[in-house]
This record gives sequence, structure tokens and C-alpha cells, in this order.
Amino acid sequence: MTEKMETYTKEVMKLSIEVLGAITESLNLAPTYLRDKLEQGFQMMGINSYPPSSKTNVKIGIVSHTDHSIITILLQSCSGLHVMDTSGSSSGGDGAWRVVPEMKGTLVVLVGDHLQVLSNGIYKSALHRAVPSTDETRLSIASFHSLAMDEVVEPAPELVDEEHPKGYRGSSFQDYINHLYSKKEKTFIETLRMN
Ligand SMILES: O=C(O)CCC(=O)C(=O)O
Ligand SMILES: [Fe+2]
Repeated sequence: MTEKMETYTKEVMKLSIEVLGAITESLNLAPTYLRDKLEQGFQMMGINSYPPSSKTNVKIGIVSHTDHSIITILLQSCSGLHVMDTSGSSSGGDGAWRVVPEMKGTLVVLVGDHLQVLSNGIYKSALHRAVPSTDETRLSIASFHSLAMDEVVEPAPELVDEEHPKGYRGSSFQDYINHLYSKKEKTFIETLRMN
């Protein structure tokens, strides 16, 4: 198990670099943009086990939140990840939860707060929650990919101009940790907004 986990952790790190490359390319930034910093950054594995709700009566496993990371790569044993639909209406979608189906052999990529910052709001961090299955234990493994503790993430200068002013102030992973231990009247991303 430990060995498998180690292999998985390393492989998913390589994958995150490839995914970030595709994302930065989609933003017309170099595919190597931030690559070294992500590679030398902070990878955190979260392993979640949700007992069946028929036994516990617990209806929500993890309440709605966005991840602080740049991206999170998630493996789920059965469906249960819900993402808030923010497409469509100008007020930010219809606000409905959409179930992310479990498909064998696939991983889910979630946009985190720091990608929203980096892309100056072009990518939006995904509001999500986890719901237990009614009759089976649900497992998920989340790999959070961030830059190093004190590395500041700011909107890419290439994505800032008169028409698209800088929307977020710079922040580090350490700032996020400090936010967690502060009186949280706002979400982390809200504390970063400049306009
Ligand atoms: O279990 C899941 O599907 C989601 C887990 C999650 O959102 C998290 O660990 O941040
Ligand atoms: Fe999450």
C-alpha cells in the first residue's frame, strides 16, 4: 500500500505538470510557465473515507469549499463529488450542484483559488463538496498542487491590461494557512480581490 501510494504520488505530480502546461498554453502563456515552481512546490495528499450514509445518516461528507491549490487532482472510488454549476447566467450559473460521474480509469482536475488568481479570473476555482454513497464506503484521494510555502502567486502580467485590470493581490500558501487560523469572515479568494 505504502509503495503504491508513493508511486501514485510521484505519477500524479508528473501529471499535474502536464495539466498545468495545457492550462498555461490555453491562456497564451508559455507551456513551461511556472513549471519549475510547481515541480519544486508543495504537493499534499488527502485521503478521505466516507462511510455509507445508510449507516451513519451523515448526508454531507465535506461541506462546500474551494481548494486553495493551483489544481487538485482527484481519484474517487464512486461518484459523490459535486461541483457547483457556475456556467450560464451572468450571476454565475444556476447555482445547481452537478454530480461528477465516476469513470473507471479517469481522474478529476479541480481548479483551485491560486489558478483563479494566476489566470486573473479567467479560470474560476471550483466550488465543490463531497457526498457519501448510501450503501458503500466511498474513498477519494486528493492531490493538492501548490507552489512553495512563501512563493507569491499573482495574476500573470501577460493577462493584465487596461481592459483586464489586476483582479487579485499576490498571496502565498503561507497566507492561506494564516487565513485558516484567522477569523474567517470571507473566503480566502474574497480576501484577495482587488476590484
Ligand atoms: O472526496 C471528494 O470527492 C472531495 C474531497 C475534497 O474536496 C478535498 O479533500 O478537498
Ligand atoms: Fe476540495
